[in-house]
Amino acid sequence: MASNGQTTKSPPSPSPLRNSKFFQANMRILVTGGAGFIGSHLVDRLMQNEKNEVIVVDNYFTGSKDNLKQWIGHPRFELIRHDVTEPLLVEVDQIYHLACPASPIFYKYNPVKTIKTNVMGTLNMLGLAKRVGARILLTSTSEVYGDPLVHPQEESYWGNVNPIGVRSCYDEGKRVAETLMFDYHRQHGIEIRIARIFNTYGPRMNIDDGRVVSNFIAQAIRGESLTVQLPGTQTRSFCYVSDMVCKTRVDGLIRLMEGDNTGPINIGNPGEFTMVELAETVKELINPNVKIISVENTPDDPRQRKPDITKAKELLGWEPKVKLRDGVPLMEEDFRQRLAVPKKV
Ligand SMILES: O=C(O)[C@H]1O[C@H](OP(=O)(O)OP(=O)(O)OC[C@H]2O[C@@H](n3ccc(=O)[nH]c3=O)[C@H](O)[C@@H]2O)[C@H](O)[C@@H](O)[C@@H]1O
Repeated sequence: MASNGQTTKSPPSPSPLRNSKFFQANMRILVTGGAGFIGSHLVDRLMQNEKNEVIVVDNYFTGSKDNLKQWIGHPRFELIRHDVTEPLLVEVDQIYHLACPASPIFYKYNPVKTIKTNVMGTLNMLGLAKRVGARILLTSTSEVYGDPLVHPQEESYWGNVNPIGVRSCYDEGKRVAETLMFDYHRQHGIEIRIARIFNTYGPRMNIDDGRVVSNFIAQAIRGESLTVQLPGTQTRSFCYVSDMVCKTRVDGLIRLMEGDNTGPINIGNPGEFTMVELAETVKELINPNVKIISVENTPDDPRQRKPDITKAKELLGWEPKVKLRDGVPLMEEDFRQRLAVPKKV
């Protein structure tokens, strides 16, 4: 019985071979979107366990092989160019389903493709989970709360989302993905886990990703003005992606997968900042000579966002450790290396 107490079905059985002793000790794990920013950090963490075999699928729309270069050729690692909107047949025990462009400029670039990725991609992965008896974790998003009228956002809040706006392909897409997860769970007994990830930053973000932390850091390093989108008072809560410095989000995902709770569970850092405060912090830490300028915003930009992480703390024993002021310099180092702009001493 799952934690929400609603299922009457037991999960489908894995094949007899997967039930054998040898295979039970050795997990085959599929990571969709594993060449992306969060996906590749998750792969690093999963590969540290010698009992794991990791299969990554990615279509490289925003992900990159470069993020996985340390694993290519490793006997426990496999990389497949595949688009999750097409069915996939592989024998696995667990599925981490991350595949979807996550930066607003990329997910709005081809909105029909984005919603197909969320709906058909999730259906295909649930179909796979059903066929092989795998447990599946969906990385959903704080965007399911839309422009929230409740603050901070608890998992029980149903959200305030525009169903026909320019962000809908992503936020409504993820909401349908969550619905599909629960319907497969109730109807077919699939073992599901849902993480609602809040704004994340850190090494391996695309330099021109378009999201605010990567934009500000790249701008500060290049000596360009920091572009605060109006009004600048909108808030976000930023979580540092790290499996090296201390236990943060990626660890949260693994704990969720391994635990008994279906979720949804918020995974994020509750430290809340306005975009002006973020720009001032980046300016102070990276380049005090740059200007901060105001630019036009895009429609439906959420005005405030901050996770309530009580559930993550209580159910997963997880909470973030890296403060914004400590995370920004770590990300700066990675960006300076990739942009080939060393820090002046
Ligand atoms: O992490 C999340 O919870 C979600 O947040 C992001 O959406 P958003 O919060 O809008 O991310 P950004 O594009 O980084 O924008 C954050 C804020 O910074 C502002 N911004 C953005 C870019 C910029 O150059 N300047 C700037 O002020 C935006 O107007 C917005 O208010 C992405 O949509 C999702 O990947 C993700 O699921």
